[in-house]
Amino acid sequence: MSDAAAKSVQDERRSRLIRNGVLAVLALIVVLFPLIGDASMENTMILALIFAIGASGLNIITGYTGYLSLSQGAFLGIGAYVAAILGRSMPDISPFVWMPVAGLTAALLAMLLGLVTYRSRGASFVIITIAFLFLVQFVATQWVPVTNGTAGITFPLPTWSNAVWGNWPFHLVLVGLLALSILVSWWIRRTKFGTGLIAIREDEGKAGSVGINAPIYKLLAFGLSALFVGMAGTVYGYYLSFVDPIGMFSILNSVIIVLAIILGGRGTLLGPVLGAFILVPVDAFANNYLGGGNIRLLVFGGLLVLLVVLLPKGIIPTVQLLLEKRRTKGTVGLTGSITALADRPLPPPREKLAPVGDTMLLQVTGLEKSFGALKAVDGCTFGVPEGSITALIGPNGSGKTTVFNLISGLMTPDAGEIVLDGERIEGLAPWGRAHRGIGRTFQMTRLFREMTVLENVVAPLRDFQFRQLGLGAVSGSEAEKAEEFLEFVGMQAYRDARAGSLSYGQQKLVELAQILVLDPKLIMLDEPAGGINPTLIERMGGLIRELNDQGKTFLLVEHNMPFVLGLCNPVRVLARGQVIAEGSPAEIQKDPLVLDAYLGDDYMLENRSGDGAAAKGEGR
Ligand SMILES: Nc1ncnc2c1ncn2[C@@H]1O[C@H](COP(=O)(O)OP(=O)(O)OP(=O)(O)O)[C@@H](O)[C@H]1O
Repeated sequence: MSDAAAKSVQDERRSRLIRNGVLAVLALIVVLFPLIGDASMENTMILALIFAIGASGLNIITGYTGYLSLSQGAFLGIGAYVAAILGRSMPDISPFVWMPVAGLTAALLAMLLGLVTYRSRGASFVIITIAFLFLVQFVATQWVPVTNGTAGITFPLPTWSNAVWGNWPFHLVLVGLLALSILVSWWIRRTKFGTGLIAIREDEGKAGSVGINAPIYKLLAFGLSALFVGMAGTVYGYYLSFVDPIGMFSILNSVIIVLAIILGGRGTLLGPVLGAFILVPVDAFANNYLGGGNIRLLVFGGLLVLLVVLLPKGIIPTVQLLLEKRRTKGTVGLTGSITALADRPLPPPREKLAPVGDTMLLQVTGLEKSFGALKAVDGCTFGVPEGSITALIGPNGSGKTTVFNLISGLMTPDAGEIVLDGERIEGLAPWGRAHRGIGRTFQMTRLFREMTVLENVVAPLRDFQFRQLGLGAVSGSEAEKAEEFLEFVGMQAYRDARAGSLSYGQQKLVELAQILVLDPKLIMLDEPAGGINPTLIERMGGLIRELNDQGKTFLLVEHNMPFVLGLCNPVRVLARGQVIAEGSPAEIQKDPLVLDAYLGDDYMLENRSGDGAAAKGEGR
């Protein structure tokens, strides 16, 4: 190890030690806080713990999964109500006993909300979560026989001596819940479950296409995000000794929790907790010294605006970035490094293209897709022979990408059949098709930008099993394969780089490695040579040839004619959503229909070397 590298490892170890030391001291202060003996500060600490549990839970669905929810306050209230209702009929039992029931009820209702909002995202999702909060408040107000309506329910008095124990039991139970909640978040982030959630946040469509079963992931995330806040709700109600619909389902509770996440740092482990520990004292201050009521709304509204403008990433990510900059003094990164592909010899060009077999790995029949009045795909029928590199070419707007989307499941066909290896797949979800052997790349690369290159390549899943959720994110045979495929595409040196920091060409290579992890039967590449330099185009062709020699079947959409004609056989030509010609490159180049519909002037320009038989006008 060089001196510089050894120093960097030492620096990193030292800063980790300092960070852990600071965290241990802060944790100790929180645990022993009631020793301070100030009732008002103790009260603020208890509320801070409750909101920190809420924020840490919400971080799973908002920070990791990317769904901004304003219903977290509802689950706090639901937890309080469950304990209050059960406690009313069994007053001799300590309300603490109801915590697991409250947590599970909140988790189940959160999953129900997840089910209802399955297809919504962005603003519509936020609105539904607000509606859910008001709906729960409405039920609590109207369902009088159970909830006692607006009159609320009183909790039994604590069973311990207040003079001796004070608020210690509340405090310690909440500290335990917060510790559990942080532990679960930490565990999630290290598992395939966590990687799947982040993939959904980054690009849900893409996540499906690499085999991630988004609905199940999201349902579990919804459930887990409400579990601990539901339990904390019981403590909240017991601590306040009273629940009513107005106080328990105030939207301000949800707003504080969301703000805590934004302030501390979305998707970080401790950011939401830090945010809650800052905001709750601010709220207490606004309440005690600024007159409370609407002033609180002003304070939080103003804070939100300031945060978005000044600290869009939140405190922890901003501090991390500053520390990283200071530590590395801008010397980190691989900018300008070439991919290791440059050192590898190119496989020899093929003297003649491989002959086409009779067995079709993929058969598309009568595929149709309309967008309003536009029929983008209109009775498209073609096959991809097993072991071939088949090209799908056609003028801009002829429907190639739409056909790709229909085959990979990102769009549902209006009519038609798609058969992969003897099985009809047009009714399957994208992840189902990925599990059956379809791997695709996108015209504009769609890597998970906030993940590292390695995390991107291990994210794909070849099947779905519940036990796989708990496995380490970068572990098992996928991790080994990922390293192997990164080596194959020459991107091993970039394994720890953030995918969003790569050049476009590099992203294309990583996207290829990513789908190879699926061990697909059919590899579909949308413009693999588009937008990259000529050397990389040659290398990309080499990689495709190498994989094809190993038995992989390809379907390519590509505009670069020399690339297509030198690599692919057969070629299918699409125009106005229909296949108008099929055959070997030599046949296609002579087909008058094709020359008329597509090749024309472009082909003349791209085929300057003159080795093709086609020329504009030939066959007309
Ligand atoms: N989501 C969509 N909504 C509405 N129209 C769409 C949508 N996707 C594609 N289209 C339209 O369908 C037609 C076919 O588009 P598609 O992207 O499949 O063509 P393409 O052959 O891949 O084009 P290019 O070579 O330029 O990528 C175009 O007219 C396009 O505008």
